[in-house]
Amino acid sequence: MKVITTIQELQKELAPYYLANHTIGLVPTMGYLHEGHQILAKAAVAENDVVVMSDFVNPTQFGPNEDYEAYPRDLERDARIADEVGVAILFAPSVEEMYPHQGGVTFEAGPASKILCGASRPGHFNGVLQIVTKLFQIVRPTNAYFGKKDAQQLALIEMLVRDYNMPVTIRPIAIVREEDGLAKSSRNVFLSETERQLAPNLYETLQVLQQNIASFNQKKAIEQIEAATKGRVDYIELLSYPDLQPVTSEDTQVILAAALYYENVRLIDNIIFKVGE
Ligand SMILES: Nc1ncnc2c1ncn2[C@@H]1O[C@H](COP(=O)(O)OP(=O)(O)OP(=O)(O)O)[C@@H](O)[C@H]1O
Ligand SMILES: CC(C)(CO)[C@@H](O)C(=O)[O-]
Ligand code: BAL
Repeated sequence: MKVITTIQELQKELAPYYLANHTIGLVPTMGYLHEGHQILAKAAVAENDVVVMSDFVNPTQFGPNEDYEAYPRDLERDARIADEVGVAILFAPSVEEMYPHQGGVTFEAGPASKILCGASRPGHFNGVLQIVTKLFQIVRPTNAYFGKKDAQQLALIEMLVRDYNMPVTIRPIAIVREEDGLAKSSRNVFLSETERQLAPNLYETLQVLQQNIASFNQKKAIEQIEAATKGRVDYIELLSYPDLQPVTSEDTQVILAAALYYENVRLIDNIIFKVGE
């Protein structure tokens, strides 16, 4: 596997694949790889002639008081893991390489970017759509892989590709969990020991709420989650998926999505399901 840090070098490496009309899989990540990223990469390896994984903590999707500086990073370890699962190129550019110009064109995502995570992270999804668009332009992938853990991100990327006619197929991948149900996340390392023991109760409570979805009540749901996790709920919402609208009787697929604050970390989780199942 090659670790590449410049766009020019990356495109030189990919040139033979473009010429031969080979399929290119892209797995965008912010690094500090775990099994969730590995599953994305394995799916990409199974479905494409060559796989590029990007490893870049994107500053434009972090707010001024968020954890950009503290976000865990370990490129050497990432390179080992990516190599093991069959990634051909790990693209790990610097911030200067990705953003050499200031004050140019940026994105303003629509209303679906301002709810859920977007409400507590203003501008977050503008930054996500900006970097994902740049990666699509740079790599020109046939298929791009995203986890359902970040379900709002996935829905917005689907909208981006649809609204801008981008020639890429988005491949959504199911949430990978720890044995106790906690969704794998690079940020789980910020949980204290007690928080780590309580955090799986988020998913457990979501499952209970799903089972009683006909009587879903947001205020009660917040109380239930906070009692079970000892965290502070940022949001718990029931919406249609993937359009992220209030649920109507016609919606079959819905998302029950939550975000939870602990002392040094904010966790997200969700269940996407069909009403009546
Ligand atoms: N547990 C998981 N299951 C499936 N996909 C995941 C999981 N965790 C992350 N991903 C996916 O991996 C890709 C890269 O995510 P990212 O590098 O932000 O990792 P992360 O663990 O989600 O980080 P964090 O939770 O700290 O934001 C995204 O498409 C994300 O949805
Ligand atoms: C898609 C992404 C790599 C863009 O920085 C990031 O938001 C992530 O890791 O989910
Ligand atoms: N996985 C989403 C990236 C972020 O939290 O910024």
